Amino acid sequence: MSTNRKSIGIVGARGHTGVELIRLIAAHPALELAFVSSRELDGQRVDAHVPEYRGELRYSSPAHEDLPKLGTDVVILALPNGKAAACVAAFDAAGVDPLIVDLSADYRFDPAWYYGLPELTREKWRGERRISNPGCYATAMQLSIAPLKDLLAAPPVCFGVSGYSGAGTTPSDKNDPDKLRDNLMPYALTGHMHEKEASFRLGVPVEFMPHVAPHFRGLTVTTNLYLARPLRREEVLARFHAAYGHEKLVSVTDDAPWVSHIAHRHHAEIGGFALSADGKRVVIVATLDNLLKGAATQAMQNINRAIGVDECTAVPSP
Ligand SMILES: NC(=O)C1=CN([C@@H]2O[C@H](COP(=O)(O)OP(=O)(O)OC[C@H]3O[C@@H](n4cnc5c(N)ncnc54)[C@H](OP(=O)(O)O)[C@@H]3O)[C@@H](O)[C@H]2O)C=CC1
Ligand SMILES: CC(=O)N[C@@H](CCC(=O)OP(=O)(O)O)C(=O)O
Repeated sequence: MSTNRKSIGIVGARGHTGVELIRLIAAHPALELAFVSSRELDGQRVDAHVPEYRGELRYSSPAHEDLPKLGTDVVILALPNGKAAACVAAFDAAGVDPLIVDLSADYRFDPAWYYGLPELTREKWRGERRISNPGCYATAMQLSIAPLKDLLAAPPVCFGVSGYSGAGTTPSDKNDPDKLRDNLMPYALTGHMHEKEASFRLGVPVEFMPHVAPHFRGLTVTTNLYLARPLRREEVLARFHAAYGHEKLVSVTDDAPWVSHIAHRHHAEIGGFALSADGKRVVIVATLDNLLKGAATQAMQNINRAIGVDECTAVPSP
């Protein structure tokens, strides 16, 4: 392994987000993939599953307590919710302190972990070596609401529709193509984790109603916001351009974005900005690829920042 690159490992690399992370790391000039764990693919060549990876690495299945012995500079946890703590505890017990980025919801409310939604929180990073990556819908909701947060007259109401890759690979109704065919499946209509996450992180209550649809990847969040005073459309747009005009991975569009255009792309799109006649209600539409800006790309932004390279290193341009 060349010494000028940081070594990186992925725990839970068989999953949808793990595959995207392998692709991003394979093209990264400052990172070298050192291990990828999967119990199911243990022993198989990585390039047989992710052709973008060129190298000899094979999946492995280390026990949690053996992860610190692998000695990587960076560890990404891409496990289902509730599984990260055992890995984190293994590093703590061994006194080994790599940069850890957790994709699950497990540390999103933990003040000891930096919450990495770069466009909204990058100024708050204080060199933490533990980074909690935001949820996919929670990213879209926060990006949609933050520029108008000071003007809210009521909790924003967010209608979300995700492709079924959002439900991971463990079989369930929400990732069963037969049950999803010609269907739109509502779930967790109050109290979804991302409702709590967006409310907690924005500091205002947010109401969220998720649905899963028959497409594979990409999500839409349509947000209804009641405003405390009337705004003109140009004023709303000016706020979004001021917030995101300089951002490579957030595009502000005039029209409402379509989810079919965002699959496989690394940025979020925010548009629509439909105002009611009295100017006190605005509807905003955000799309992003749940596996990219909603997960792997956002993790890469966070890792890049933490290892001291440009935040968009190895992230293809929108
Ligand atoms: N999918 C999405 O759109 C998004 C997902 N996330 C979060 O990212 C994380 C990963 O998601 P995703 O890639 O979709 O998940 P998947 O279900 O697709 O993959 C999970 C991975 O974890 C491994 N795994 C499963 N159960 C266990 C276990 N009990 N112990 C150890 N390893 C296990 C699986 O491999 P194996 O069984 O072979 O070991 C697999 O590699 C989740 O926490 C999810 O909530 C965040 C944002 C968006
Ligand atoms: C369609 C679907 O099921 N989507 C997932 C969100 C995926 C995600 O961001 O997950 P975490 O917050 O768990 O990391 C869900 O609603 O739970």
